[in-house]
Amino acid sequence: MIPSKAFIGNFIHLSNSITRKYIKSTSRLPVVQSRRSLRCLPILMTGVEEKATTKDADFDLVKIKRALISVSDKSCLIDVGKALEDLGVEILSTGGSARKLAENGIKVTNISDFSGFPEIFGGRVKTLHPAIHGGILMRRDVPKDKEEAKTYQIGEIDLVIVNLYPFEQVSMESDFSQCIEQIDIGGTVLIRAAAKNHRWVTVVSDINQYPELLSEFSEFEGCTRLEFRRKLAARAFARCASYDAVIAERFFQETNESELPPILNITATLQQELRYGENPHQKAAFYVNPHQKVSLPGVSSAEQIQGKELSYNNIADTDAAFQLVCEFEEPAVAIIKHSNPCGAAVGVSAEDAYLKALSCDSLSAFGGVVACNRTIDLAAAEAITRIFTEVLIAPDATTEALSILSKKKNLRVLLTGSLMDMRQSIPTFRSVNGGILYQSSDNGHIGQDDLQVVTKRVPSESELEDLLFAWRVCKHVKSNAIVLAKNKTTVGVGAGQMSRVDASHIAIWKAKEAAKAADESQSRAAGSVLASDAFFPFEDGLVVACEAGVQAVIQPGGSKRDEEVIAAADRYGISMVFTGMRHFRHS
Ligand SMILES: NC(=O)c1ncn([C@@H]2O[C@H](COP(=O)(O)O)[C@@H](O)[C@H]2O)c1NC=O
Repeated sequence: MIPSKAFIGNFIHLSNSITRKYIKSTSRLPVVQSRRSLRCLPILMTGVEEKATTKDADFDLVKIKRALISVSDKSCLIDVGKALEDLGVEILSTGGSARKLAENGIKVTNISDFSGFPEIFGGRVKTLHPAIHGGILMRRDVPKDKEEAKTYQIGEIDLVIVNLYPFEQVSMESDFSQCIEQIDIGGTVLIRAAAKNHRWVTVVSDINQYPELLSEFSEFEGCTRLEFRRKLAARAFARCASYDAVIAERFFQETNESELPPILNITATLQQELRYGENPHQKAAFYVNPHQKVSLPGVSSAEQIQGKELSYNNIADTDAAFQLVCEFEEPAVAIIKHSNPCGAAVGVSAEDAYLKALSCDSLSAFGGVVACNRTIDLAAAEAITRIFTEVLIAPDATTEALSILSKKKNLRVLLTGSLMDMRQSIPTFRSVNGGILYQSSDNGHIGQDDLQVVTKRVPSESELEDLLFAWRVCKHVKSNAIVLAKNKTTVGVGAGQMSRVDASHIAIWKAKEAAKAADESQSRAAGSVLASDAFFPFEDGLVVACEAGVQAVIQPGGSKRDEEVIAAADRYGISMVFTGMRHFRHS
């Protein structure tokens, strides 16, 4: 019996959203009516030299007569088992999978009965047997293979359904010795064998592929097309590669041989196809590491409560915004435009921090991305929705706040559940033509005790607080970066400039504009503190700031001309502290 559309519909209901996406895409397959009426053709035993042409091969249908099921994640197993049984497929299965199928009334042959060899060594060897792998790997059009199969009584296996031991999950929670038992050997061999022989064999390596399989059966009367098998084979090899990458990473961690992996395997799963990249003519998608996202709360794991799909630029800006606010213990808000903060502040509440952040550059904040490290309450929601905001990301929001936010249909709201630990070291990557730049994340943290006062004047307590605030914000601004701050609020940001003196000029100009917009008589640069992401190579950038009224400066120090720069600071009677740590950010 072919699974009906209604059956597949029910099945889809059981599965998750990714599954739903797949079935949507398969139902869009441009299948012509004549193809539907094709009967499953038996594979001709013609010999290798009589290969089918590519065109013919595209239409090659294989009837599934025997399937091997060996799954660690047994979700939806019964549904697939029933569907196969209804199609008259003989099912072979390993210990636990076989038990579950049999308990649910599905006829199943235990793998040991098929191979004539028991599962041994606590499951370390279950399917590693020529009767199994011969049945998968034999070439159906090579007479010698056929002869050998007859001699050794090897029966063909047309469909392999495997999902692997959950090494990725276990690796996050367990010690090394416990992880070892979770390295799936037999499963990966089954997947690879079936994928290699996809000319005849169909391989399903993820439960999310079940609906596609059933859809294929429904469309092609219990057969699969070569095109379909090849697509699943590609995914099967990708699955094994990703699985092995995680295992290798854990082994490298354990050996502690070097902090740098000799081979870089980056593994990530497609989370979202994006309409386009940074620009409309660029193709784009969002890939995530499903295991890392558990430990790294943020844009990849957040739940989107409302609003349109995130765009490529939204994702980048939302990540930048959330990472910035995670620097602070007190309520903090950052407003990001084009990856740089146009305002950031720490306040007594989410609303207070937002209003302070907004006051830095309310013009640029229009259409920005807002992040907060506190639950969004009613007051914060009311304040945020007063101007157009693209994205809001926060750990949580109250019911009253959500009701206010929901009135802004275009506002995307993301809830992360928790904050990110900015002290942890995470690998980060950037592509260059033909290569990948790898570095650990900038988790450098400077506290009051790390500061070296280098000027005659010592900063006051409140200046010190502002200096550390400005320093933490500065770490999230593109180089060359200058941040002016007052009362733990940015008052001017000079970002991404080719010279430090230009960054100073821009920050000062922004501080003047903010004062003008608020009808204040004096520039906000007066009495502010300044953070510079790297040392001042000359005194010019510092002098510009002193002339504008900056009272205290925080910078790494380490320039050949430090003495000259310190002398300038003393000349203007300001205080200056060195961090001994730089926070360049180029992308
Ligand atoms: N050792 C083997 O020959 C072997 N063959 C299949 N497996 C795995 O065993 C699991 C299923 O086991 P069970 O059906 O007993 O619950 C699957 O995740 C499958 O990938 C094996 N286990 C690990 O390598």
